Amino acid sequence: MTEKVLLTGARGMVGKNILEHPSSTKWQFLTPSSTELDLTIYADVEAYIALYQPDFIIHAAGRVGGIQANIAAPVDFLIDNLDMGRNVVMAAQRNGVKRLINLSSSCMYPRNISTPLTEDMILTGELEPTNEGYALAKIATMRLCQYIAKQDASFQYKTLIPCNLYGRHDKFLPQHSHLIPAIIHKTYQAMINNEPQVEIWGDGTARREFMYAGDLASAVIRALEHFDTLPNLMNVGLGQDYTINEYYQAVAAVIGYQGSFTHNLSKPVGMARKLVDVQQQSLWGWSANNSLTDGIKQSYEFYLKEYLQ
Ligand SMILES: NC(=O)C1=CN([C@@H]2O[C@H](COP(=O)(O)OP(=O)(O)OC[C@H]3O[C@@H](n4cnc5c(N)ncnc54)[C@H](OP(=O)(O)O)[C@@H]3O)[C@@H](O)[C@H]2O)C=CC1
Ligand SMILES: C[C@H]1O[C@H](OP(=O)(O)OP(=O)(O)OC[C@H]2O[C@@H](n3cnc4c(=O)[nH]c(N)nc43)[C@H](O)[C@@H]2O)[C@@H](O)[C@@H](O)C1=O
Repeated sequence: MTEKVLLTGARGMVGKNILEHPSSTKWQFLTPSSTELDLTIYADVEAYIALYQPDFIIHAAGRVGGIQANIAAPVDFLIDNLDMGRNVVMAAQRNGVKRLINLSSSCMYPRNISTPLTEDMILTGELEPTNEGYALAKIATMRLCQYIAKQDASFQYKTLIPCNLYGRHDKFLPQHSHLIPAIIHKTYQAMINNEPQVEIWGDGTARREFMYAGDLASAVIRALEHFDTLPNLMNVGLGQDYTINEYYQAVAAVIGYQGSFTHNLSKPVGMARKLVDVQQQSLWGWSANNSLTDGIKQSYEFYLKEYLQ
Protein backbone atom coordinates (compact mmCIF):
# COMPACT_ATOMS: atom_id res chain seq x y z
CA MET A 1 0.00 0.00 0.00
CA THR A 2 1.57 3.36 -1.07
CA GLU A 3 1.83 5.72 1.88
CA LYS A 4 0.17 9.16 1.61
CA VAL A 5 2.40 12.14 2.41
CA LEU A 6 0.94 15.62 2.88
CA LEU A 7 3.66 17.99 1.60
CA THR A 8 2.86 21.56 2.56
CA GLY A 9 4.71 24.16 0.47
CA ALA A 10 4.81 21.75 -2.50
CA ARG A 11 5.01 24.65 -4.94
CA GLY A 12 7.94 26.25 -3.20
CA MET A 13 11.63 25.71 -3.79
CA VAL A 14 12.04 22.94 -1.20
CA GLY A 15 8.70 21.35 -2.08
CA LYS A 16 9.43 21.20 -5.80
CA ASN A 17 12.91 19.78 -5.22
CA ILE A 18 11.41 17.04 -3.05
CA LEU A 19 8.88 16.17 -5.79
CA GLU A 20 11.65 16.22 -8.43
CA HIS A 21 13.72 13.70 -6.44
CA PRO A 22 13.90 10.36 -8.32
CA SER A 23 12.67 8.41 -5.28
CA SER A 24 9.60 10.61 -4.70
CA THR A 25 7.50 8.13 -6.70
CA LYS A 26 7.63 5.75 -3.72
CA TRP A 27 4.91 7.82 -2.02
CA GLN A 28 1.58 9.38 -2.93
CA PHE A 29 2.11 13.10 -2.30
CA LEU A 30 -0.79 15.39 -1.40
CA THR A 31 0.30 18.83 -2.67
CA PRO A 32 -2.33 21.53 -2.01
CA SER A 33 -1.36 25.05 -3.05
CA SER A 34 -2.02 28.01 -0.79
CA THR A 35 -5.10 28.84 -2.84
CA GLU A 36 -6.41 25.26 -2.44
CA LEU A 37 -5.56 25.17 1.27
CA ASP A 38 -4.62 28.30 3.19
CA LEU A 39 -2.64 26.93 6.12
CA THR A 40 -3.35 30.03 8.20
CA ILE A 41 -6.99 28.91 8.49
CA TYR A 42 -7.13 26.15 11.11
CA ALA A 43 -10.62 24.88 10.29
CA ASP A 44 -9.60 24.28 6.66
CA VAL A 45 -6.37 22.53 7.64
CA GLU A 46 -8.19 20.31 10.15
CA ALA A 47 -10.90 19.42 7.59
CA TYR A 48 -8.29 18.65 4.89
CA ILE A 49 -6.28 16.29 7.12
CA ALA A 50 -9.46 14.63 8.43
CA LEU A 51 -10.60 14.02 4.84
CA TYR A 52 -7.32 12.73 3.40
CA GLN A 53 -5.84 11.05 6.51
CA PRO A 54 -2.16 11.27 5.43
CA ASP A 55 0.29 8.72 6.84
CA PHE A 56 3.03 11.37 6.96
CA ILE A 57 3.22 15.15 6.94
CA ILE A 58 6.21 17.17 5.70
CA HIS A 59 5.69 20.79 6.69
CA ALA A 60 7.67 22.80 4.13
CA ALA A 61 5.28 25.74 3.71
CA GLY A 62 6.18 29.11 5.08
CA ARG A 63 6.51 32.80 4.47
CA VAL A 64 10.16 32.71 3.42
CA GLY A 65 12.50 35.38 2.14
CA GLY A 66 15.92 36.89 2.40
CA ILE A 67 17.18 39.47 4.84
CA GLN A 68 15.48 42.39 3.06
CA ALA A 69 12.10 40.63 2.96
CA ASN A 70 12.34 39.78 6.66
CA ILE A 71 13.25 43.36 7.63
CA ALA A 72 10.33 44.69 5.59
CA ALA A 73 7.61 42.49 7.12
CA PRO A 74 8.39 41.14 10.61
CA VAL A 75 4.70 40.92 11.55
CA ASP A 76 3.87 38.74 8.52
CA PHE A 77 6.97 36.57 8.98
CA LEU A 78 6.05 36.00 12.64
CA ILE A 79 2.30 35.58 12.34
CA ASP A 80 2.06 33.63 9.07
CA ASN A 81 4.74 31.14 10.06
CA LEU A 82 3.35 30.85 13.59
CA ASP A 83 -0.19 30.25 12.29
CA MET A 84 0.93 27.74 9.65
CA GLY A 85 3.14 25.84 12.07
CA ARG A 86 0.51 25.73 14.81
CA ASN A 87 -2.31 24.78 12.46
CA VAL A 88 -0.47 21.98 10.67
CA VAL A 89 0.96 20.43 13.82
CA MET A 90 -2.23 20.70 15.90
CA ALA A 91 -4.48 19.44 13.09
CA ALA A 92 -2.08 16.52 12.59
CA GLN A 93 -2.23 15.62 16.26
CA ARG A 94 -6.02 15.98 16.39
CA ASN A 95 -6.36 13.60 13.45
CA GLY A 96 -3.93 11.03 14.80
CA VAL A 97 -1.21 11.54 12.19
CA LYS A 98 1.78 9.89 13.86
CA ARG A 99 4.73 10.94 11.70
CA LEU A 100 5.58 14.57 10.89
CA ILE A 101 8.74 16.30 9.64
CA ASN A 102 8.82 20.02 10.45
CA LEU A 103 11.23 22.17 8.43
CA SER A 104 12.84 24.87 10.53
CA SER A 105 15.85 27.08 9.73
CA SER A 106 19.33 27.92 11.02
CA CYS A 107 17.96 31.44 11.50
CA MET A 108 16.45 30.34 14.80
CA TYR A 109 19.90 30.02 16.39
CA PRO A 110 21.24 32.82 18.59
CA ARG A 111 23.35 35.44 16.86
CA ASN A 112 27.04 36.08 17.71
CA ILE A 113 28.07 32.42 17.94
CA SER A 114 31.15 31.93 15.78
CA THR A 115 31.53 28.17 16.39
CA PRO A 116 29.40 25.55 14.61
CA LEU A 117 25.82 25.69 15.92
CA THR A 118 24.74 22.53 17.76
CA GLU A 119 21.07 21.69 18.29
CA ASP A 120 21.32 22.31 22.06
CA MET A 121 22.23 25.98 21.47
CA ILE A 122 18.68 26.95 20.55
CA LEU A 123 17.21 29.55 22.96
CA THR A 124 20.58 30.12 24.65
CA GLY A 125 21.03 33.67 23.38
CA GLU A 126 19.49 36.69 21.68
CA LEU A 127 18.17 36.26 18.17
CA GLU A 128 19.26 38.05 15.00
CA PRO A 129 17.06 41.23 14.82
CA THR A 130 16.77 41.15 11.00
CA ASN A 131 14.78 37.90 11.10
CA GLU A 132 13.63 37.66 14.73
CA GLY A 133 9.95 37.32 13.89
CA TYR A 134 10.60 34.42 11.54
CA ALA A 135 12.96 32.81 14.08
CA LEU A 136 10.41 33.07 16.90
CA ALA A 137 7.81 31.32 14.74
CA LYS A 138 10.29 28.58 13.87
CA ILE A 139 11.25 28.09 17.53
CA ALA A 140 7.59 27.94 18.63
CA THR A 141 6.71 25.31 16.01
CA MET A 142 9.78 23.25 16.87
CA ARG A 143 8.88 23.35 20.58
CA LEU A 144 5.25 22.43 19.82
CA CYS A 145 6.49 19.31 17.99
CA GLN A 146 8.73 18.41 20.93
CA TYR A 147 5.97 18.92 23.53
CA ILE A 148 3.52 16.73 21.61
CA ALA A 149 6.12 13.98 21.17
CA LYS A 150 7.01 14.17 24.88
CA GLN A 151 3.33 13.91 25.96
CA ASP A 152 2.72 10.86 23.76
CA ALA A 153 5.70 9.05 22.22
CA SER A 154 3.46 7.57 19.51
CA PHE A 155 3.47 11.03 17.91
CA GLN A 156 6.87 11.18 16.21
CA TYR A 157 7.02 14.91 15.37
CA LYS A 158 10.57 15.71 14.29
CA THR A 159 12.27 18.93 13.20
CA LEU A 160 15.01 19.44 10.60
CA ILE A 161 17.10 22.61 10.82
CA PRO A 162 18.49 23.36 7.33
CA CYS A 163 21.21 25.91 6.73
CA ASN A 164 20.56 28.54 4.03
CA LEU A 165 19.36 27.04 0.76
CA TYR A 166 19.45 27.87 -2.94
CA GLY A 167 18.65 26.03 -6.16
CA ARG A 168 16.05 25.34 -8.82
CA HIS A 169 12.69 27.05 -8.16
CA ASP A 170 14.33 29.75 -5.99
CA LYS A 171 13.20 33.38 -5.78
CA PHE A 172 15.40 35.76 -7.81
CA LEU A 173 13.82 39.18 -7.38
CA PRO A 174 15.82 41.44 -5.02
CA GLN A 175 12.93 42.24 -2.66
CA HIS A 176 12.45 38.57 -1.79
CA SER A 177 15.62 36.71 -2.67
CA HIS A 178 18.35 35.18 -0.56
CA LEU A 179 21.99 35.75 -1.34
CA ILE A 180 22.81 33.28 -4.13
CA PRO A 181 19.75 33.87 -6.34
CA ALA A 182 20.29 37.60 -5.79
CA ILE A 183 23.88 37.32 -7.02
CA ILE A 184 22.82 35.23 -10.05
CA HIS A 185 20.17 37.80 -11.01
CA LYS A 186 22.34 40.90 -10.40
CA THR A 187 25.42 39.46 -12.10
CA TYR A 188 23.55 38.15 -15.15
CA GLN A 189 21.74 41.46 -15.59
CA ALA A 190 25.05 43.33 -15.27
CA MET A 191 26.63 41.06 -17.87
CA ILE A 192 23.91 41.42 -20.50
CA ASN A 193 23.73 45.18 -19.87
CA ASN A 194 27.52 45.61 -19.97
CA GLU A 195 27.58 47.10 -16.49
CA PRO A 196 31.18 47.28 -15.16
CA GLN A 197 30.29 46.74 -11.49
CA VAL A 198 27.95 44.73 -9.25
CA GLU A 199 27.02 45.91 -5.76
CA ILE A 200 27.60 43.67 -2.73
CA TRP A 201 25.53 44.38 0.39
CA GLY A 202 27.79 45.05 3.36
CA ASP A 203 31.57 44.61 3.36
CA GLY A 204 31.28 41.01 2.18
CA THR A 205 33.06 39.48 5.18
CA ALA A 206 29.92 37.89 6.71
CA ARG A 207 29.90 34.11 6.34
CA ARG A 208 27.06 31.88 5.16
CA GLU A 209 26.47 28.19 4.59
CA PHE A 210 24.37 27.63 1.47
CA MET A 211 23.20 24.11 0.61
CA TYR A 212 21.82 23.17 -2.81
CA ALA A 213 18.08 22.55 -2.40
CA GLY A 214 18.37 19.27 -4.30
CA ASP A 215 20.59 18.01 -1.48
CA LEU A 216 18.09 19.05 1.19
CA ALA A 217 15.45 17.19 -0.82
CA SER A 218 17.65 14.07 -0.66
CA ALA A 219 17.88 14.45 3.11
CA VAL A 220 14.09 14.72 3.41
CA ILE A 221 13.53 11.70 1.15
CA ARG A 222 16.01 9.73 3.29
CA ALA A 223 14.10 10.90 6.38
CA LEU A 224 10.94 9.37 4.90
CA GLU A 225 12.80 6.11 4.17
CA HIS A 226 14.62 5.92 7.53
CA PHE A 227 12.24 7.87 9.73
CA ASP A 228 12.75 5.77 12.88
CA THR A 229 16.51 6.46 12.97
CA LEU A 230 16.05 10.20 12.32
CA PRO A 231 16.88 12.26 15.43
CA ASN A 232 14.01 14.34 16.86
CA LEU A 233 15.96 17.52 16.12
CA MET A 234 18.72 17.59 13.51
CA ASN A 235 20.71 20.20 11.60
CA VAL A 236 21.02 19.68 7.84
CA GLY A 237 24.14 21.38 6.56
CA LEU A 238 27.44 21.21 4.74
CA GLY A 239 29.82 21.74 7.65
CA GLN A 240 31.53 24.44 5.57
CA ASP A 241 30.81 28.11 4.93
CA TYR A 242 32.13 30.91 2.73
CA THR A 243 32.25 34.69 2.90
CA ILE A 244 29.73 36.74 0.97
CA ASN A 245 32.59 37.96 -1.24
CA GLU A 246 33.53 34.34 -2.05
CA TYR A 247 29.94 33.62 -3.11
CA TYR A 248 30.01 36.57 -5.50
CA GLN A 249 33.31 35.32 -6.97
CA ALA A 250 31.93 31.78 -7.35
CA VAL A 251 28.82 32.96 -9.21
CA ALA A 252 30.80 35.36 -11.42
CA ALA A 253 33.10 32.45 -12.39
CA VAL A 254 30.15 30.25 -13.40
CA ILE A 255 28.36 33.02 -15.30
CA GLY A 256 31.56 34.40 -16.83
CA TYR A 257 31.08 37.94 -15.52
CA GLN A 258 34.30 39.94 -15.96
CA GLY A 259 33.28 43.09 -14.05
CA SER A 260 34.22 44.20 -10.55
CA PHE A 261 32.35 44.49 -7.25
CA THR A 262 31.55 47.43 -4.99
CA HIS A 263 30.41 47.26 -1.35
CA ASN A 264 27.34 49.13 -0.09
CA LEU A 265 27.91 49.42 3.65
CA SER A 266 24.43 50.89 4.18
CA LYS A 267 22.83 47.53 3.40
CA PRO A 268 21.87 45.04 6.18
CA VAL A 269 24.22 42.12 6.79
CA GLY A 270 22.44 40.07 9.47
CA MET A 271 24.37 37.43 11.39
CA ALA A 272 28.17 37.45 11.08
CA ARG A 273 28.07 33.68 10.71
CA LYS A 274 25.60 30.77 11.07
CA LEU A 275 27.39 27.50 10.36
CA VAL A 276 25.43 24.49 11.59
CA ASP A 277 27.18 21.56 13.25
CA VAL A 278 26.76 18.34 11.23
CA GLN A 279 27.78 15.69 13.78
CA GLN A 280 24.19 14.44 14.28
CA GLN A 281 23.65 14.38 10.51
CA SER A 282 26.87 12.42 9.99
CA LEU A 283 25.95 9.91 12.70
CA TRP A 284 22.56 9.49 11.01
CA GLY A 285 24.44 8.62 7.84
CA TRP A 286 23.77 11.41 5.36
CA SER A 287 25.78 14.16 3.69
CA ALA A 288 25.23 16.54 0.80
CA ASN A 289 26.90 15.79 -2.51
CA ASN A 290 26.59 18.91 -4.70
CA SER A 291 29.63 21.20 -4.72
CA LEU A 292 29.06 24.96 -4.66
CA THR A 293 30.02 25.21 -8.34
CA ASP A 294 27.69 22.35 -9.33
CA GLY A 295 24.85 23.90 -7.36
CA ILE A 296 25.37 27.34 -8.86
CA LYS A 297 25.52 25.86 -12.38
CA GLN A 298 22.18 24.05 -11.89
CA SER A 299 20.59 27.17 -10.33
CA TYR A 300 21.87 29.37 -13.16
CA GLU A 301 20.54 26.91 -15.75
CA PHE A 302 17.12 27.04 -14.06
CA TYR A 303 17.28 30.85 -13.98
CA LEU A 304 18.04 31.04 -17.72
CA LYS A 305 15.82 28.24 -19.05
CA GLU A 306 12.82 28.32 -16.75
CA TYR A 307 12.76 31.50 -14.64
CA LEU A 308 13.47 34.07 -17.36
CA GLN A 309 11.24 32.37 -19.94
N1 LIG B 1 15.06 29.08 1.40
C1 LIG B 1 15.93 28.96 2.39
O1 LIG B 1 17.04 29.48 2.33
C2 LIG B 1 15.56 28.17 3.60
C3 LIG B 1 14.27 27.68 3.79
N2 LIG B 1 13.99 26.97 4.95
C4 LIG B 1 12.63 26.47 5.20
O2 LIG B 1 12.25 25.57 4.18
C5 LIG B 1 10.84 25.67 3.96
C6 LIG B 1 10.57 25.94 2.49
O3 LIG B 1 11.27 27.09 2.12
P1 LIG B 1 11.28 27.51 0.56
O4 LIG B 1 10.86 26.35 -0.27
O5 LIG B 1 12.56 28.19 0.30
O6 LIG B 1 10.10 28.59 0.54
P2 LIG B 1 9.27 29.13 -0.73
O7 LIG B 1 8.94 30.55 -0.43
O8 LIG B 1 9.95 28.77 -1.99
O9 LIG B 1 7.91 28.27 -0.64
C7 LIG B 1 7.03 28.49 0.43
C8 LIG B 1 5.78 27.72 0.19
O10 LIG B 1 4.90 27.92 1.27
C9 LIG B 1 3.60 28.03 0.76
N3 LIG B 1 2.78 28.92 1.57
C10 LIG B 1 3.05 30.18 1.96
N4 LIG B 1 2.02 30.68 2.65
C11 LIG B 1 1.05 29.72 2.66
C12 LIG B 1 -0.25 29.63 3.19
N5 LIG B 1 -0.82 30.62 3.87
N6 LIG B 1 -0.94 28.48 3.02
C13 LIG B 1 -0.41 27.45 2.34
N7 LIG B 1 0.84 27.45 1.82
C14 LIG B 1 1.54 28.60 1.98
C15 LIG B 1 3.71 28.59 -0.64
O11 LIG B 1 2.64 28.03 -1.38
P3 LIG B 1 2.10 28.62 -2.80
O12 LIG B 1 3.28 28.62 -3.71
O13 LIG B 1 1.03 27.65 -3.22
O14 LIG B 1 1.57 30.00 -2.49
C16 LIG B 1 5.07 28.08 -1.10
O15 LIG B 1 4.92 26.93 -1.87
C17 LIG B 1 10.33 26.78 4.88
O16 LIG B 1 9.85 26.19 6.07
C18 LIG B 1 11.60 27.57 5.19
O17 LIG B 1 11.52 28.19 6.46
C19 LIG B 1 14.94 26.71 5.90
C20 LIG B 1 16.22 27.17 5.73
C21 LIG B 1 16.62 27.94 4.59
C1 LIG C 1 17.50 31.27 5.17
C2 LIG C 1 17.73 32.21 6.35
O1 LIG C 1 18.46 33.34 5.92
C3 LIG C 1 17.94 34.60 5.98
O2 LIG C 1 18.95 35.39 6.57
P1 LIG C 1 20.28 35.70 5.76
O3 LIG C 1 21.12 34.47 5.68
O4 LIG C 1 20.92 36.91 6.35
O5 LIG C 1 19.67 36.05 4.34
P2 LIG C 1 20.26 36.45 2.92
O6 LIG C 1 20.56 35.16 2.21
O7 LIG C 1 19.28 37.37 2.31
O8 LIG C 1 21.59 37.31 3.22
C4 LIG C 1 22.79 36.66 3.42
C5 LIG C 1 23.93 37.65 3.50
O9 LIG C 1 24.23 38.07 2.16
C6 LIG C 1 24.49 39.47 2.14
N1 LIG C 1 24.18 39.99 0.79
C7 LIG C 1 25.09 40.59 -0.04
N2 LIG C 1 24.49 40.99 -1.19
C8 LIG C 1 23.19 40.58 -1.08
C9 LIG C 1 22.08 40.71 -1.98
O10 LIG C 1 22.15 41.29 -3.08
N3 LIG C 1 20.88 40.15 -1.55
C10 LIG C 1 20.78 39.50 -0.34
N4 LIG C 1 19.58 38.95 0.02
N5 LIG C 1 21.82 39.39 0.55
C11 LIG C 1 22.99 39.94 0.16
C12 LIG C 1 23.54 40.01 3.22
O11 LIG C 1 24.02 41.28 3.62
C13 LIG C 1 23.69 38.95 4.30
O12 LIG C 1 24.85 39.19 5.07
C14 LIG C 1 16.71 34.88 6.77
O13 LIG C 1 16.17 36.07 6.26
C15 LIG C 1 15.76 33.72 6.65
O14 LIG C 1 15.17 33.65 5.36
C16 LIG C 1 16.39 32.43 6.89
O15 LIG C 1 15.78 31.50 7.38
